[in-house]
Amino acid sequence: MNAETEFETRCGFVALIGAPNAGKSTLINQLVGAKVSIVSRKVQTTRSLVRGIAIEGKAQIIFVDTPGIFAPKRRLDRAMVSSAWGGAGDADAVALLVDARKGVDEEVEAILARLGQVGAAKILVLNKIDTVEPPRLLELAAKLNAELPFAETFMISALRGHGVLKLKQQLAALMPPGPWLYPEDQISDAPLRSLAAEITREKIFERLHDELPYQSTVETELWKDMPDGSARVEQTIYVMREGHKKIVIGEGGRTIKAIGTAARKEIMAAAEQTVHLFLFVKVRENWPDDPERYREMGLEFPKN
Ligand SMILES: Nc1nc2c(ncn2[C@@H]2O[C@H](COP(=O)(O)OP(=O)(O)OP(=O)(O)O)[C@@H](O)[C@H]2O)c(=O)[nH]1
Repeated sequence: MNAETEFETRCGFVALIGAPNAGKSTLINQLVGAKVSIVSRKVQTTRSLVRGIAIEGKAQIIFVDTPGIFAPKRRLDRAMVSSAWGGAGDADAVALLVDARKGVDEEVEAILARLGQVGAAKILVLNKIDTVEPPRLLELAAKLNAELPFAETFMISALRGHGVLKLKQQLAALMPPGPWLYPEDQISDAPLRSLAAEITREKIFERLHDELPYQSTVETELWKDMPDGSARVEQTIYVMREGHKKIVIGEGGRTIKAIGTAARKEIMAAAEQTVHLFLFVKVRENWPDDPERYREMGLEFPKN
């Protein structure tokens, strides 16, 4: 009996690779049909590997949402990049997402060079087709395929959902036969704690777009289920400077209150229980170079 007949189901991993802002989080949310990965206009928001799990027919597709791959400078950035490539190497398929409006730039070139060495099936996905004319799309597809032969090319709008189902069906067909690794109703294996931290981080970004650099992080320090069915959740927002702390707190605590209210609503919806959220702001100047933080984020501490 061969593997094809032994299992009726399929199950595998798809690594989503792309430059920052290519639309990876948006696509994963579309594919999974639920909010599992934060989406932001700010570059480089994805800090940890968040998996979304999609079901298509008899296939379970586990998406690895890789941190944006870009030229790393600081240690934290390098850790993110090596973690992303590690994910690609283990996957059954790699989907390269390219912002069609931006086209091929240095970042995409760098990704192509490394992608050539990855053994998994490679799929090209041109995203944001709602923003460009068809001739440019065809030109871009030809150019990229000339640089690296892709098994298939898709053209989608992750934002509008165009072409997403076809992509999902094709990815499902690429998954190896095997039993499902997750129960059917599970959409993400990101623990609730880290999902809650991502939600709060998103709320900070929404409010403090330009005032706060992305060097801030949120940690869920406590998630305690109470006897009445509610949860007490304590989170610390770490910033790098005293001045940033003032910005996050805002005048008379107004900003942090707004962040907390918005985050609490969304965390409650994700947890399906009443949540009492307590936010703290702390200055931790050197957090991007602290190995402990890497492990918490599921990243490897870079050796060099
Ligand atoms: N017009 C248009 N915008 C899109 C599309 N897909 C994503 N976007 C926008 O592109 C921006 C970046 O999307 P994200 O999903 O956060 O990108 P990402 O690749 O996950 O970004 P990082 O986490 O920084 O690596 C957001 O403003 C999205 O709304 C699309 O199909 N069309």
